[in-house]
Amino acid sequence: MTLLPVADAQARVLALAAPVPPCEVPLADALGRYAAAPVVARRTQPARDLSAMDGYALRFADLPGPWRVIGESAAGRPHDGAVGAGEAVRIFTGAAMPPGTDTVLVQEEARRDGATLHLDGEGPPHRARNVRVRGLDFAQGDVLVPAGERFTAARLAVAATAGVDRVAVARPVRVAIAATGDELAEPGAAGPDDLPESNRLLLRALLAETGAAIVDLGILPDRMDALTAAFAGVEADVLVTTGGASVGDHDLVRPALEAAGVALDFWRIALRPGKPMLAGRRAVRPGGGMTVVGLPGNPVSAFVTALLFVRPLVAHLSGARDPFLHTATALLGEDLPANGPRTDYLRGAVIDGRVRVAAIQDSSMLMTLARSTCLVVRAPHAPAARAGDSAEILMIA
Ligand SMILES: Nc1nc2c(c(=O)[nH]1)N[C@H]1C(S)=C(S)[C@@H](COP(=O)(O)OP(=O)(O)OC[C@H]3O[C@@H](n4cnc5c(N)ncnc54)[C@H](O)[C@@H]3O)O[C@H]1N2
Ligand code: MOO
Repeated sequence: MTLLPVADAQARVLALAAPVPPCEVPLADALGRYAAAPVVARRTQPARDLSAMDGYALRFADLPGPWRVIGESAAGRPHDGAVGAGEAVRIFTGAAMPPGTDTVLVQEEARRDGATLHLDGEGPPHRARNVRVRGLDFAQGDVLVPAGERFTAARLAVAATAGVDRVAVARPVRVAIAATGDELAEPGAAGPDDLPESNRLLLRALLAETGAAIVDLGILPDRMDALTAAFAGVEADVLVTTGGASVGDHDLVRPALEAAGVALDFWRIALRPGKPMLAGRRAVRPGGGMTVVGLPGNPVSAFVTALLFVRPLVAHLSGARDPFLHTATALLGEDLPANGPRTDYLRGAVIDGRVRVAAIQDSSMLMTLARSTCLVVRAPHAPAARAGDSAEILMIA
């Protein structure tokens, strides 16, 4: 059986749905979300020439002085009036350059003798030294955050500096999450033979920064009627299930989704871990509908498929221009064998600039995931690699 390549599966998942409509939010609520419209500067920054240092504002042409100090300019309290030849103004970081001045002499290279100022050092080497000229950072009308880019801490600060207090972002994407499996119980209530359920928390944590609104469907049993009823009743943009996606007698998620009206787009992909993943869509009304992603139950498989498919899908629905993670390169710290037919994501860590992978890669082992800082990506049929070769990695911590 030829399995669907990962990149094709990723493209098909995104093609299942279009971004949700935008809304306006205060800047403080936009972290991690995507600009639905470009953020445009309402002001120029800095609005006028400012000093970058504590010292004296003067004319470069007057060097090497001496000067007569005629006043002071502090941040928020500028000096009144123009400054003439041979004159200087005491100035502080962030204060407006008085008209007529063009350069700042730092106080470490100056000596005051009453109102007289002397050069005491090399002095500024060129005009405009220690001056932040008007518009150095950005100008009114500049696009500060293009549509589709994510609001990071730095971008929020830039928007605030530009006088913007509300921005357009997609409304929160509603993501319903269900774990399936008769062996599962809530962590605090698990008996000796139960397995504490962890995939819902894993998914919730991976989606936390996207601003998604989580609809928790809890733990569903391995029963057709219960699964079908739960899936048919979901109101969300995305339904994510974990477990029951494989071929065992109790793997009922796929038939239950179909019974609940979900049209499957694909099932099983060329990915390790994560082969039994599925995706589909339930159309409820024109323009509406729900995208469904069924993840394997093994916790590491759920993590990898969530990283490669679920988070990018939620980012896409939230208006992201480029929703996928990008790989970096690192040098291998050890030899790796040739890969099989599936793209392999190996848990590893970059130590002293070299990436090392965990010896056992069983997809049930959460501790190896918790210890890892990256996944080493091995293409299908990649030949054996040697220590020192470069490898593609995805940073995960
Ligand atoms: N004969 C075959 N058997 C299996 C195949 C196959 O192709 N042929 N594929 C294997 C692969 S690969 C995977 S991955 C697993 C995935 O199977 P399911 O998606 O049906 O997952 P489950 O059987 O429900 O669970 C697998 C494993 O993970 C534990 N689990 C499930 N959900 C959770 C949860 N929410 N929190 C914590 N742990 C969970 C579950 O107890 C099982 O141990 O199938 C292989 N089999
Ligand atoms: O592909 Mo399964 O997801 O290895 O363990």
